[in-house]
Amino acid sequence: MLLGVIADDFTGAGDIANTLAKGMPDVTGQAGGLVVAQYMGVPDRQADPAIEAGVVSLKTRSIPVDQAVAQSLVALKWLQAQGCRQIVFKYCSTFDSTPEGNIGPVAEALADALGVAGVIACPAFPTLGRSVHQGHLFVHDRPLNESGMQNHPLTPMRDADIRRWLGRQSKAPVGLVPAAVVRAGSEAVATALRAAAAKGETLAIADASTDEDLVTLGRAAAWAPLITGGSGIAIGLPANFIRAGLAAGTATRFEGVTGPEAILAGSCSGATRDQIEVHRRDHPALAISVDDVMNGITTSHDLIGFFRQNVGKQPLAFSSGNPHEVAATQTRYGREAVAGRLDELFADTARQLVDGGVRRLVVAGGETSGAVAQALDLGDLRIGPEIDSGVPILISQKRGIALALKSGNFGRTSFFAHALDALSGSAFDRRQ
Ligand SMILES: Nc1ncnc2c1ncn2[C@@H]1O[C@H](COP(=O)(O)OP(=O)(O)O)[C@@H](O)[C@H]1O
Ligand SMILES: O=C(O)[C@@H](O)C(=O)COP(=O)(O)O
Repeated sequence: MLLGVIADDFTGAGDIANTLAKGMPDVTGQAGGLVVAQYMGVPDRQADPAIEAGVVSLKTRSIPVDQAVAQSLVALKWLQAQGCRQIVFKYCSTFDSTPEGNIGPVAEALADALGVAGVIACPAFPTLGRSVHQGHLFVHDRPLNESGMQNHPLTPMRDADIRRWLGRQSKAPVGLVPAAVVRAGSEAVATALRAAAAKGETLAIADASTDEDLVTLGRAAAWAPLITGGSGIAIGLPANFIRAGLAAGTATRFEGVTGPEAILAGSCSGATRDQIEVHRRDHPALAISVDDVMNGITTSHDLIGFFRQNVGKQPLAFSSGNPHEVAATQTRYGREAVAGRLDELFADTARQLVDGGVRRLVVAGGETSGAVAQALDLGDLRIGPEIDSGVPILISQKRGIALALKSGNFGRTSFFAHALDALSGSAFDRRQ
């Protein structure tokens, strides 16, 4: 294995696995991507030697800092044992974190373990409108704290100055590689990162607003032991390995999976709520009352009944609420208690669905997807074609199922129906 990724949630893991598998021939001039596997947690076995990039999916974005650090270091050890020359710490393109962490503490712990400083931190994902200017993160034309992310149920983002935000989470000062340096090319970036390290800056926010900027950063960090960022930071990385003759693109085919289907949504993000509204117009949809879940009135048994009655009709069960509803529910029961009970509900439901024959499963929400995937004993996942930007088809050969794990804010408005069609799709061609 050449490249190892430690991802702080499961949808984010799929997002970067997709980027690595796809490669970016148009901007790198180098065809193809890497042969990628996504692992559910840290595997207890050696990786298949054919795998060039391994993505370890953790669920560390919203857990206590010390646990996030400890789990990330275990993942690092495993990836090093597989021979990885480069490690990417993948976090959210909207920098989802609290003032305490977990991005800063995990990134600094990985940097300490690898003995490096002047490490790139860049969440930019231009395809989906996430760009970094002078250390400030924008979502399209809005600063992060006005993008809707200020209302996130677990990690409300109330400061667009991510250099300052990361500084609150970090022991060392945080540096900046501004756009002017990035535009000057990869040598200039490498020089700036060396200067950051010399100043004692373990991490340095790098500006990026185009894929070309990300390729420049990827070139600058070609042989860096550690890089951190959103999936965009991986755009230029496959080309480094292919150019050096260490990896070669290989074609794989995805034949599609047929059989019963289900859609579960626990994301309260704007895009997911729009997708729910569109889907429920002409498909069966079950709105889960969080009060009923918290009071033991609604259980997985009710959800299973709903899905059984609606096989073949693309049924959707969702807990998602608007910011006002989320705030009211959290005030009544507590943020962690609600998230924990909903995670449990979705995980139990998914386990029974797959045991009962569901073969195509779509899940919306990073935490929700993490809970579901951990419950399913999926084995290693192979990466199929991209359904929508940042969301690949994931194939579990062990369970004979295909999944779409959708980040809250990703996907077209008709995503749910589109994803189920893609999972059952006719053959796709992909270089992997
Ligand atoms: N109606 C609701 N009220 C409060 N919290 C909710 C509600 N529905 C879902 N949640 C919780 O909100 C969180 C959404 O996070 P996540 O699944 O990561 O979605 P996203 O990808 O949009 O961030 C989860 O912890 C989920 O359990
Ligand atoms: O980087 C991104 O935006 C995604 O890969 C991601 O991590 C999204 O997280 P969720 O919105 O919690 O799914």
